[in-house]
Amino acid sequence: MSNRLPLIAGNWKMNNNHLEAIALVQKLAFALDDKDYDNAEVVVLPPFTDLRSVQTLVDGDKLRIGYGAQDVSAHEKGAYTGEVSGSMLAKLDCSYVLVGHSERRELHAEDDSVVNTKAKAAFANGVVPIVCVGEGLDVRKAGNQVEHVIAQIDGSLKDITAEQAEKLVIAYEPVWAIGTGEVATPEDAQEVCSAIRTRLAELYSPEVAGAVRLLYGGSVKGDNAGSIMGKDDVDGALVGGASLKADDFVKIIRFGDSK
Ligand SMILES: O=C(CO)COP(=O)(O)O
Repeated sequence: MSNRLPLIAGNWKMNNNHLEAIALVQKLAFALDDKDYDNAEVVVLPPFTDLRSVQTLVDGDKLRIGYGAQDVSAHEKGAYTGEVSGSMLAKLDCSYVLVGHSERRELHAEDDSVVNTKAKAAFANGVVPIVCVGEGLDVRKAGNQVEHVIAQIDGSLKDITAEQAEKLVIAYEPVWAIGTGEVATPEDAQEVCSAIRTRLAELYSPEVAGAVRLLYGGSVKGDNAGSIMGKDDVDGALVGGASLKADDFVKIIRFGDSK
């Protein structure tokens, strides 16, 4: 039994305009009660264009729903067309930001060095990075998932201090499970999350490793969330498709008390 509060984060990806975002967050708030929030930290990660609307709703109705962004610039400010800086996210009271999601790593050529710079940019502005790691099908078939993920951890966390690492969230998202319905088994998730926690203890200390929340992501649904999040080293879920429907997301959130 860990004392880490489970974190259930919904990565909306490129879905929901700012009006749809307001409607979805309102539906979530209506469905959840204090017991749910006591058992799990609930966070939504909408597109950039929705953040101000979500902030206004959360602040106005004093909702116990956190929010954040799906990406952040590696730069503080300047001639970086289309990018959004960590300070801009902080100004919108974003608590978290995804860095290194596989869809960014693959589609925008973001390697561990870029992910590392983005994680530092987030921390520099008081926004907690959710560092995403995970192997492709070829690596999984070769049985090298642990080695692959640990190499991503080493590269993505370079020069991140112990004080920063304690606040960190890491999401293990096997690429072959994202959007495919091919969810990893609880044992798959535990194997890799346990290896990540062991590596964190080597890089920092057992205390720091014990503080970091490790999420699983990849086809998490209401009918598989409980078994995965019940594993010792899995502290929550990073949810894609199932976070777009309030009822589905609430089912997953309620497994947060399976710890
Ligand atoms: O990429 C994901 C969350 O970041 C997972 O997406 P799915 O839950 O749709 O597989």
